[in-house]
Amino acid sequence: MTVTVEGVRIGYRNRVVLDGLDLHLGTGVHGLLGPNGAGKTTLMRVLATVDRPEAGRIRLLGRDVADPAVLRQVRRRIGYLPQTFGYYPRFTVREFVEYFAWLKEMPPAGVPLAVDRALERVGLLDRADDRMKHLSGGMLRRAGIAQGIVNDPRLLLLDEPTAGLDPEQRVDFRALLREIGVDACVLVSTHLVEDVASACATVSLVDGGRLVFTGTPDELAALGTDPGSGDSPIERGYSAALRDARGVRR
Ligand SMILES: Nc1ncnc2c1ncn2[C@@H]1O[C@H](COP(=O)(O)OP(=O)(O)OP(=O)(O)O)[C@@H](O)[C@H]1O
Repeated sequence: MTVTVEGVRIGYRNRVVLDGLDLHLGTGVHGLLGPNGAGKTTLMRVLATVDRPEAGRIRLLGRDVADPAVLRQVRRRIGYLPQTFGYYPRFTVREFVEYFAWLKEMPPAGVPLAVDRALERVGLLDRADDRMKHLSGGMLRRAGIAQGIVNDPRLLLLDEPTAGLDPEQRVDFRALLREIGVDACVLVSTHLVEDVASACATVSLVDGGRLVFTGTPDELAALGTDPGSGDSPIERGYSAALRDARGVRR
């Protein structure tokens, strides 16, 4: 397993945000769905090792990241696109991606090629010398994806990566995800169920800081028997899974 999360708990002040969450992910593309405030971004941050849980166990790439020496090694093999990310506005796109290659401690000799390849994969190579502040919202997001993949990560965490992409770019992006997911573990948080339906092998649904469904997109869609609860099978399945989970919790 690339990701093993057991009983992870995290809270802010007196609010519990992840409530004893378990998650197991192997190679492939996995979708992470859930309503606003469900805890998706918090889970991503925990997996990216930027937030530390108060309780529970996390193994990434088969290793326990509680050990600082392991943590440093594992971080080199993680790619992470946060929901909102900062950048130096005067950096060129190439400098932005290079900077992350440096943070990931990539061997310097391989960096120029890796940066160009990452930019090419997100369709930004022709904008490599533009300054970050001159990019459109969708281009910025693609630059963010490029920094996430520059180190050829074993674990790629993408928090709402398709926000701001136009339909054509979304299609290209899903193809890229499928390509990366052949030999890496990719977790994609999204509100767009069509991203999940077309690009993800499995889908995990979080509600109230707990995992309430995990299975294939088809299995999620099969739960949706009420025609009034969504416009597509997977939307109906999503609503049904939430309803069932909330009914059980009451
Ligand atoms: N730094 C913080 N301080 C206090 N509360 C926080 C903090 N970060 C998140 N929360 C709270 O934790 C809960 C889960 O937030 P999180 O961002 O993980 O949800 P999400 O599922 O990603 O939501 P969305 O779909 O809206 O992005 C929310 O109630 C949020 O207000």
